[in-house]
Amino acid sequence: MNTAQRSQTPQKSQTLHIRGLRVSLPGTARPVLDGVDLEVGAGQTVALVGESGSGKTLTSRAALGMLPAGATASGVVEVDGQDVLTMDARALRRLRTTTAAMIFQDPRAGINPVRRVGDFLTEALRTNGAADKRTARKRALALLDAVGLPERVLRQYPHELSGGMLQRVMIAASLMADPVLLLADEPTTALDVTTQAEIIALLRDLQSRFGTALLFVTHDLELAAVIADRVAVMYAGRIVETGPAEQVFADPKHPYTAALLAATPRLDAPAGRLAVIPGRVPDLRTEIAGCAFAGRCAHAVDACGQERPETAAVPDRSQATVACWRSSTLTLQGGASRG
Ligand SMILES: Nc1ncnc2c1ncn2[C@@H]1O[C@H](COP(=O)(O)OP(=O)(O)OP(=O)(O)O)[C@@H](O)[C@H]1O
Repeated sequence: MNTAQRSQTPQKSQTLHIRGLRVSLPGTARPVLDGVDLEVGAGQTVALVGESGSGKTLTSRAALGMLPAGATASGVVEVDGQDVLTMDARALRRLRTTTAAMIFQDPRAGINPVRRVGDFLTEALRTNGAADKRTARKRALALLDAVGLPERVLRQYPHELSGGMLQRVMIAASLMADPVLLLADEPTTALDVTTQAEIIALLRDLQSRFGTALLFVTHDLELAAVIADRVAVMYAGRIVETGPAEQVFADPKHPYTAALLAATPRLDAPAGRLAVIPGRVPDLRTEIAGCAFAGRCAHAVDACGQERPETAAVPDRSQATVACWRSSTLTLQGGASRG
């Protein structure tokens, strides 16, 4: 681990810097990502939250240059100062094996079932030429230990491990090359609640020990509140609110954030009182003139449906933004006990 080395390096830029990212897919009336701005600072954890279909996965995959076939992209995507959208195949491979790594929802989908865990863990370092067999094995052992797994796992096959153990293996694998950025896309959704909590605690611990920046994609606001320093709320392909997680959850500035908080099931809520946000995320086959949330927003006025709100700084809040015409005049309900 070279955290010390890293901290001596001047921070020229954010670890992940996305500015004005537009991604269009064939057969859609509007871009699926419609001007995304997102920053993840060195060593920071940012939760990217929003309903299904808002574009969270596409945004995190864009950070590794992994866009769907036929997609066209414009804007800026930089990881550790490297321009991802203009990278050739070789540079992209390097980016994905050394600078950044992704942890997926289903660990079984990302691992070859007929290879031993040890080979899986050491493979990338060895084929990269970044380490010889012995060094790679030593690193694999150290990381297995860091994720709380015993040495024997190196000799085991994926089917011999539980889902939680396998997700620990995937987390160890993601750290093998000492990346500056981890992208975790709903990494605990496939796990039971207890294992979920363990994996979240592990990610928090590793993230602070290794100093890796983390973009944590989730639709679960409770999880976001537990893990994140900062939060970015996404709706219909755009970031509508950002800020320190605690402040955003306690005092949301965008009606969509407030609606998400109100719709989040709570342990102390009476059974059956599970709210949902009325309406749906607008279909990609429709164009949107003004604010994409206007049709579902309890606070919308005529102007909201006509002109798209600019992203503006939230007064008196550190590095916080909101894209809502009405935010300065609204008092919204937060989730005070969260975070
Ligand atoms: N390969 C693809 N081809 C066509 N449409 C796609 C493709 N990938 C994503 N989309 C569409 O892009 C939109 C955003 O998808 P994305 O998976 O990024 O959303 P999400 O916020 O991560 O949702 P979820 O939580 O369900 O994963 C959705 O409407 C989805 O149907």
